[in-house]
Amino acid sequence: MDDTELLSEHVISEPFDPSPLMPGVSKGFENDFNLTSSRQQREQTDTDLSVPFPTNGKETSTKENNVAKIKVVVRKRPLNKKELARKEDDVVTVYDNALTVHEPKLKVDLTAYVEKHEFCFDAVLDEHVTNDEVYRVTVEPIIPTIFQRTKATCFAYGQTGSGKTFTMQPLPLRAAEDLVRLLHQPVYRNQRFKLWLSFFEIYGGKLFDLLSERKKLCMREDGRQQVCIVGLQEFEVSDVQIVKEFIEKGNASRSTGSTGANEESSRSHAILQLAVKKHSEVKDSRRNNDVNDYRSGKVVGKISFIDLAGSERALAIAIKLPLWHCRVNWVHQSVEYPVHMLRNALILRIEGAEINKSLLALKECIRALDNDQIHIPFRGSKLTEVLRDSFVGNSRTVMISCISPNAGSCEHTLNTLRYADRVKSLSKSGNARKDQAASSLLPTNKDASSTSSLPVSVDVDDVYQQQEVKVMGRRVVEKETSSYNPTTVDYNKQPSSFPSGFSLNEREENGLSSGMADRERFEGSSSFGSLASQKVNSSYTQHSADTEEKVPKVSPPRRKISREEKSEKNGNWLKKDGSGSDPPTTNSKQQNTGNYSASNTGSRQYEPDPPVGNINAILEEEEALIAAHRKEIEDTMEIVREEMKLLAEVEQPGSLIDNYVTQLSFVLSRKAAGLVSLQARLARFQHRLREQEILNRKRVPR
Ligand SMILES: Nc1ncnc2c1ncn2[C@@H]1O[C@H](COP(=O)(O)OP(=O)(O)OP(=O)(O)O)[C@@H](O)[C@H]1O
Repeated sequence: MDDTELLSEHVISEPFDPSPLMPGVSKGFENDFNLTSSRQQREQTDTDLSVPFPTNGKETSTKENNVAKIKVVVRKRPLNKKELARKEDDVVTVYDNALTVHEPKLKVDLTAYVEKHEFCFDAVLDEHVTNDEVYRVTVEPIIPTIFQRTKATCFAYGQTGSGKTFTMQPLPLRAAEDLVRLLHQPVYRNQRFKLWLSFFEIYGGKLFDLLSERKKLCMREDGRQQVCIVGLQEFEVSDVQIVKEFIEKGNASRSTGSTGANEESSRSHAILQLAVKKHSEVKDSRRNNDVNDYRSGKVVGKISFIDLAGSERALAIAIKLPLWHCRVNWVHQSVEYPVHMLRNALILRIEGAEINKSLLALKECIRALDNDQIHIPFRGSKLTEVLRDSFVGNSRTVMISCISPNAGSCEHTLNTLRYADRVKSLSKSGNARKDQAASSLLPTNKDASSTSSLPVSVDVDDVYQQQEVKVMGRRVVEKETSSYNPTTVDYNKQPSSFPSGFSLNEREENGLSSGMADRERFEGSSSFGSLASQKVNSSYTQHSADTEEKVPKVSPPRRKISREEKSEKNGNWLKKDGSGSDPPTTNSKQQNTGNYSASNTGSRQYEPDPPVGNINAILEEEEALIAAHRKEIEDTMEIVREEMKLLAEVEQPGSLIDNYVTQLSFVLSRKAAGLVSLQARLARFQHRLREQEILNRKRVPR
C-alpha cells in the first residue's frame, strides 16, 4: 500500500478515500463510491432544508448573478501515515475562513522560533471536510450558471501530494450528476439541451486525448478566434454512470510518476470538460457516442475541471540536483559537474518550466479576467490558450488550493498560499474584500459543511460583496510591495516556481540580483527583516528570544540609497553594537578605509569599514553571516540528496546540456565568489584588529 495514504481514522468521514478515480485504484471505484446513495443523501438534505436546486431558468438566472466571478478556496489535507510516523507537526491551524501557518525556524545561534503567517480566503476547509462538502462550497453554486452561457473553470493547485487529484476527481461526477438532473427539467429538455464530455491532458506543452488512447491533439483558432482542439473526442453523456466510466478511463491514461511525496504524482495538467449544448436536431450517429462534432450542437455553457501538476515540480529539482554532485573549489571559484546528472536534471527542468509557465499564465488570466480587462493574456501558455473561451465573456473561476499540513512542507504550503492570495488579492473584487471583516461575514467550516444547498452559498457571496468592514491585517508585506511595484513583486515573489531553501538562486534565475538583500543586510538595521523569506536573512534579523512571535512583514520600497543616507545608516549600524554613543573617529585612515565587499552573488559595492573600536562585535556578526551562508549551501545540498530519488525514472535528453551547464556554472561561481569575499572581509577585519592591538600596546605608558 502506498505509505502516503492516510490512516483510516482520518478518512472515516471521507467517502472517497482512497481516491476512487486514481489510476490503479479504479477497481475500487464501484465499492467506494456509491453514487446512488450520495445522490439520495443530497436529495434528502435538499428536501430537509426546503431549498431545492433551482428548477427554472428565471430562478437560475437570479442565482447566477450572485455567484462570485472568482472564488479562492483552500483545502488542508490530514497528516498521512508517513508524516505521522516521522512525528511531524501539523503546522496549519484552520479557523473560520482563515488559517495560520506556524513556520518553524532557527536563528543563527540555533534558537528555535516560530514565525506565524496568516491568510484568509473565501473559504478554508480543514482536514475533516469531505469531498461532498468541497463540492458544495466550490462547484455547486456554479452549476446553474452553466445553463446561462457561463464558461466556468475549477482548478486545484498545490504541491505534489497535497491532495489535488483527491479533491478534483470526484468533482466532475458531482457536477455531472447535478447537470444531468437539471437537463431533465422540462425547461431544458424541451430546448434539447445535452451534456457532452471530453478529457485531455497537457504534458510538456503538448495536448493528448485521454479518452482516445492518448492521441496527440492540436489546437487551432478559427476565424472568430475560437479555440478548437482538432481531433478531441467528445462524448454525449446522459447518465452519471457513463461519466464515471469515462473519468476512470481518462485517469488511467494520465502521465504520472513517482515523487518523494506522492507515489502516483501528476506530471501533467488534466482537463475534463462538461459542456451543455443546445441541439436543433438529433442525429443517429451521435447516439453511438462516436462522433465528436461541436457543430452538432451549440455550446450553451461549459465547466472545465483542471487537475494541475504539482506546483513545485518546476525548477526545484532541476536546479538543486546538480549542486549535490558538483565540486566547488572555493579558492579558484570553479565548479565541476557530473554531466550525466545534469542530463537527468534537464528533462525535469524542461517539464517543470512548462508547468511554471502555465501556472503563471493562469494566474495572469484570472487576474485580468476579474479586473474586466480587455486583453486577457491567454497566449501565455498552452493551458490558458486551451481555456481561452473560459476567460472571455461570462465566466466563473474556482481555485482550490490544496495544502499539506506537515512541517516539512511548510515552505511549499506558504508558496501555495501566496499564489492563492495573489490570485485573490490582485483582483478587483479581492481588493474590495481585503477591507472586509471576513470572519464575521463568511461561514465557518462548520457553516460550510452545513451549507448543503446552493442558495446558502450564494448568499454568502452576496453578503461578502456588499459589506465593507475593516479586516485583520495579514501578509502586509505582499500587499504593500505589490502596490509599490507590481511587476517586480510578481517575478520576485513567484513562489510556485521556485525551489525552497534556494532563495539566492531563485533571484538569480529571475534575473534579479540578490545584491540588494546583501546590501540590506550590511547597511542598516532599518532594512533588516525586509527579506523575511530568505532563510539567512530572517534568521539573522531575529533578535528576540521568544519561542513564538508574529513577524510584521512590512517591506520598505526598494530604492537606491543616497550617500548621506548610507553613511547615516552606517552610523546606526554601529550603534547597534552598543558603542553608538561614541562619536565617529576622526582618524582619516579609518574614515577612508573601505572596501568593495562582495555580496553572496559576487556583486561588488563600496562598503566603508567600521571604526576599529567596533571590530570585535563586527567580527562576531561576520562569522555568523559566514556560518549562515555555509549552512544555506549545505541545506541546499541536503534537499538535493533527497530529490535524487526522483531521477531514477527520467529519460536522458541529448540536447541543451551545454547551456544548462553554463548557467549552473554561473550561478554556483557567484555563490562561491560571495563566500570567498565574505571570508576576505573577515580576514581584513582580523588584520585591522591586530593592528589596533599593536597600536594600543605602543600607547601604554611604560
Ligand atoms: N483531504 C484528504 N483526505 C484524505 N486523504 C487525502 C486527502 N488529500 C489527499 N489525500 C491522500 O493523499 C495522497 C496524495 O494525494 P493526491 O494524489 O491527490 O495528491 P496530488 O496533489 O494530486 O499530487 P500530485 O501533484 O503529485 O499528483 C493520496 O493517497 C490521497 O488519497
